[in-house]
Amino acid sequence: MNVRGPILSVGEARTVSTSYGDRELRELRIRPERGAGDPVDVTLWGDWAETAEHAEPGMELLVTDAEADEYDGETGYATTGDSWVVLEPDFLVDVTGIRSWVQCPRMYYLNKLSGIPLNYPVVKGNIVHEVFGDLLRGMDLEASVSDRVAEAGLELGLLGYEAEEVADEVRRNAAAIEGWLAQGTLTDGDTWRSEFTLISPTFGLKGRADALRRGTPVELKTGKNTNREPRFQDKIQAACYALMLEERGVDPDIGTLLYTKNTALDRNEESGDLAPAKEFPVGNGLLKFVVRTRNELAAMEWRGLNERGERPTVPTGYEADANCSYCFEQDTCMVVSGRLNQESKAGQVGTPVPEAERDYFDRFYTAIEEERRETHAEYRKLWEQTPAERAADDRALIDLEPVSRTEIAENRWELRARRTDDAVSKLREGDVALASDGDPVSGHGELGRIRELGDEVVVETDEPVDLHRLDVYPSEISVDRMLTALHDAVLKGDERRKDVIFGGDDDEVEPPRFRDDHGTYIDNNAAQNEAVNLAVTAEDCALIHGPPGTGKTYTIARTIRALVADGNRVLLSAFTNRAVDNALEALRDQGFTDVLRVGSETGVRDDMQDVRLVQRGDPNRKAAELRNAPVIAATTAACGSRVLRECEFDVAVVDEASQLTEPSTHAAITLADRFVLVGDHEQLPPVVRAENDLQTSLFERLVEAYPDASVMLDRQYRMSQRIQAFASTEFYDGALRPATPEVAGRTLADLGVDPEDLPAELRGGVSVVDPDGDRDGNRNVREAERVAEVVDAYLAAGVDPDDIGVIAPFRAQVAEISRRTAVTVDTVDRFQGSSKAVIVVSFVATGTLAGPIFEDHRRVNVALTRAKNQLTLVGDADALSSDPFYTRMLDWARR
Ligand SMILES: Nc1ncnc2c1ncn2[C@@H]1O[C@H](COP(=O)(O)OP(=O)(O)OP(=O)(O)O)[C@@H](O)[C@H]1O
Repeated sequence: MNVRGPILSVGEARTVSTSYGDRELRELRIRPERGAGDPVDVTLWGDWAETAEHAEPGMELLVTDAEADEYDGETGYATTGDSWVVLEPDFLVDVTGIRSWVQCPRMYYLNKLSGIPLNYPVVKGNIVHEVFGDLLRGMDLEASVSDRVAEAGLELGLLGYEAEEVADEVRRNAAAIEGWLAQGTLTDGDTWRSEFTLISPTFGLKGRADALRRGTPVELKTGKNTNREPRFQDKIQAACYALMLEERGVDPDIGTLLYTKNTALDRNEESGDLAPAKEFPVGNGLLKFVVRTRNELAAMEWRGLNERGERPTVPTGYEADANCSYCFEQDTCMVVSGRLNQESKAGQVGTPVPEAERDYFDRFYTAIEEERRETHAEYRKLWEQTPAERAADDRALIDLEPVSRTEIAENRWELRARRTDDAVSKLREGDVALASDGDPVSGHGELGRIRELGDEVVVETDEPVDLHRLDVYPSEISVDRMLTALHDAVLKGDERRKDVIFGGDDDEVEPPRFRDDHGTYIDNNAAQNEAVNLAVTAEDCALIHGPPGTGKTYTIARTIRALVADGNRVLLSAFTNRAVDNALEALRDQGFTDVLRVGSETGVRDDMQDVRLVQRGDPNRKAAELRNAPVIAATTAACGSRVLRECEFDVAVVDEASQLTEPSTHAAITLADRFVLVGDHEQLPPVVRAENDLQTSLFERLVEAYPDASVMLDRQYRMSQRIQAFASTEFYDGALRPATPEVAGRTLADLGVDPEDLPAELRGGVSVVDPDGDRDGNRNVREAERVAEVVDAYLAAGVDPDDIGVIAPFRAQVAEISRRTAVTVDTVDRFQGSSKAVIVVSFVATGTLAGPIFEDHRRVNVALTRAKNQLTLVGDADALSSDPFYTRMLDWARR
C-alpha cells in the first residue's frame, strides 16, 4: 500500500541488528491520507534512511508498497524491498536538473538562473539531435544535415559560423549515429520513437527522452567519451527516463548513451573505447539512487521556500565532491557568488551588489519559485482530474476524432481532429497545448501549437500523435524566463538604471532624468505630445499611462518614429502578440515600414508575416537582418529567448506593461539602455497564479514612485461621453474626456439604426436589463437567454454582427451565451485591447453578490470601456445594489 502525507517529525538515525545483519533505519511521523489521517510512524530502512536526512517537518512524504506493522497497539508502516520513498512528490523536477545536480548542486542552481545561452556547442548539439530524429524516421543523411543546418541559420550566423563548416561537423557526428544504426546492433524488430515526453506523478519527474528503442531510453551526447562506461551524469539522465518508463509498466533493463564524437576519431586508434554507443544495465540500485538524488534536490527547493532565513537556501557546491577547477561553470559560479554574496565552494569574485538589489533579487527569486509551485499544481490536474473533469474545468477538449496526420514544412506535423461536442475551453488559436492520444500522462503526448479551433481542431507538432485530446499545458517556461530575466537585471544591468529600478542603497533616490529639448510631434493632442517628448528625452525611463482608447498604440508608433529619426535602435515589445502586431500596424499607418518582427509563424498576424524574421537561411544574411534592423518587434516572452538575449538596443518601448510582472518586464528592458513603459494599471494586472510581489507590475510601481516621469493620456477616441463617464470618475479622477465632439456624441444612430426600432431599455447609450434566473455555479442560463435576446434585438434593428460583442465574467457563462448567438462572446481578459460599437455585459450574479463577479474592479473597468456607441448591462439589480461600487454603476447606467 502507499502511505502519503506531511511529515510531523523526523527521528534520529539508528542501526539495528536484524537477521540480515546490521541495518540503518530512521523513523518519521507523518499524517497519512495527505494530512487527513491520524499521525503514524513510518520506518525508512536501509538506503532510504539517507532520504530521511533531507526530510523536515512540513515536507510531504510518499512511501509506495509500504507494509503495515502493529507495535504497542499502534499501526505503523515500513518500507519493503519494493518501496520507493519520495519527498515532495508534487514538486516536478526536470531530468536535466537531476543531471546537473549530480555533477554539482550549484551547477543546477546556476543553470536555472542563467538559462541556456547562445553558444556553438548548444546550437550544434540541437542540430545533431534533430538529425538523429530524422535518421530514425528514415530520412537521408545529407538531406537532413543541410535542412537542419539551414534551419539554424540565424543562430549560427549570430555566432559567426558558416553553413558549410557546421554541416561538415554535423555530418561527422551524424556519421557515428548512422554507422551505429546500420551496424546490425539493430534488427528489423527494433521499434523506435524519437523525442518522447514523459511525466511521472509518482516520482515528481518530467523530461523528454531523445529516443526510445524497444522501450529502453537512448540518449544522444554530442561529445566524446573514450571510456568504456558512459559518463555518470549521462547514465543518471537515461536512468531517469527508465524510471519513468517503469512507472508506465515497461521494464527497461538497459540504457544506451550515444557519443557522436567518438567516430569522428580514427576508429583504429588504440587508446580508449571508440564505439559510439555504450549500453549499461539499469538496475534497481541505480534507480533508487536516482530517486534519492531527486529527493535531495526537491528538499533543497522546499527549504528555499519554507525556511525563511535571511536569504533563500541555495546550493553552495559543498554538497557535492565535484572538483571546481575542472568545472566549465567555475567563472560564472564565482561571479554569481561574488555579486550576490553567496557562499560557494568555488569562491567569489567581484564586489557584492548593493543591499537593496540583493534584497530585491531574493524577494523575487522566492516569488518566482512560489509561482513555479503553482504551475506544478496546474500540472497535477493532468492526472488528478478525470478527462471529464478537465473538460468541465475548461482545461481540455476531449473525445476528439482524429482525421489526419500529415507531415508539413519544416519537419513538422499537422494533426487534424473533429470535435464531437461544442464544449468551450481556455484553449485559443495560437496557444501551445498538449496534444495526446487521450492520455497525456501515461499515453503519448506532444506539445504543439493550435492553428485552428473550429469544428475541426488543427494542431502543429514536432512528432505525430493520434489526436484524441487537447489539454491546456501549464508550461514552466515563463517561470524559467522570469528567473533568467531577474538574474540579468541584477547581475548585468547598468548601474544608473538599477538605481532607478531598485532604489539603490540611499534613501534619497535620484529620480529619472530627462534632456531639456521639447518638440512638437503630435499637434492635436497635448498629452500624447507630452508623452512622446518624455520618451524621446528620457535618459533613463519614461512612463506613459494610457486609459482605454486614448491612443496608446498611436503614441507608441509616433514615439518609435521619433526615436529612430534620432538614430536609435528600438525594441518594440508587449505582453501579447496582438499588441505587438497592433503597434506595427500603427507604424505602417504612419508610413514607417522598416521593422523586423520576431515570433513564430502561428504567433504573428497574417498581414505581418512579410516582416517576420525567418530563422532558416544563410547564417550571415540572417544575422545581418537581425543586427541591422532599426526596429525589432517581439513579445516580452520572446525577449527571453537566447537569440534576443544576444541583441542590444538604445531604447525598449514596452506596451501592456501593466500586465507584466517585474521580472517579465526586465526581460525586455535589460536589452536596452533606456526604456519606455506604456500601460494602464487601472486595467488588467499581471496574470500570475501565486499571490505575491509578481502581482504588481513594474509599471505601476514606477508610476507611483516617479510621477514626474509619467504622463497620462487623457483624451479618448472610443466611447461616447455617456459611456465613458463612469470609468472616468471611478478610475481616472474624472480626467478622462472624449477626444473630439464626434466621439463624445456617438450613438446607435451612427450605425444606421433607428433607435425607435429598439425596446426602450436597449437604447440611450448605456442601459440595464434585469433578467430573471439563478446563478448556477459560474453560469446563469436564464440570463444567457436574455443576453441572446438582447443581441437579437440589436441585430434586428440593423446592427452588423461584427459590431457587437458580449462580455461575461466566467467561461461557463461565455459558453452558455455562445450556444445562443453567433456574435463574439468572450471573457474580459480576451477583450482587453479591443472594442466594438455595441457591447453587452453579462454579470451572472443573482440574489447576493456572493463571490467575486469580475474578480476586481479593474476587470469591470475593462468590461465597461469596450463599447463605442452602446453599452448594455445585463444583471440582477438586487445583487448588484448590495455593493456600493455596483450601486454607483447602476445609478450611472439608469441615469
Ligand atoms: N492624436 C490622434 N489623432 C487622431 N486620431 C488618433 C489620435 N490618437 C489616437 N487616434 C485614433 O484613436 C483610435 C484609438 O487609438 P489607439 O488604438 O492608439 O488606442 P489605444 O489606447 O491603443 O487603445 P486600447 O485602449 O485598446 O489599448 C485609433 O483609431 C487611432 O488612430
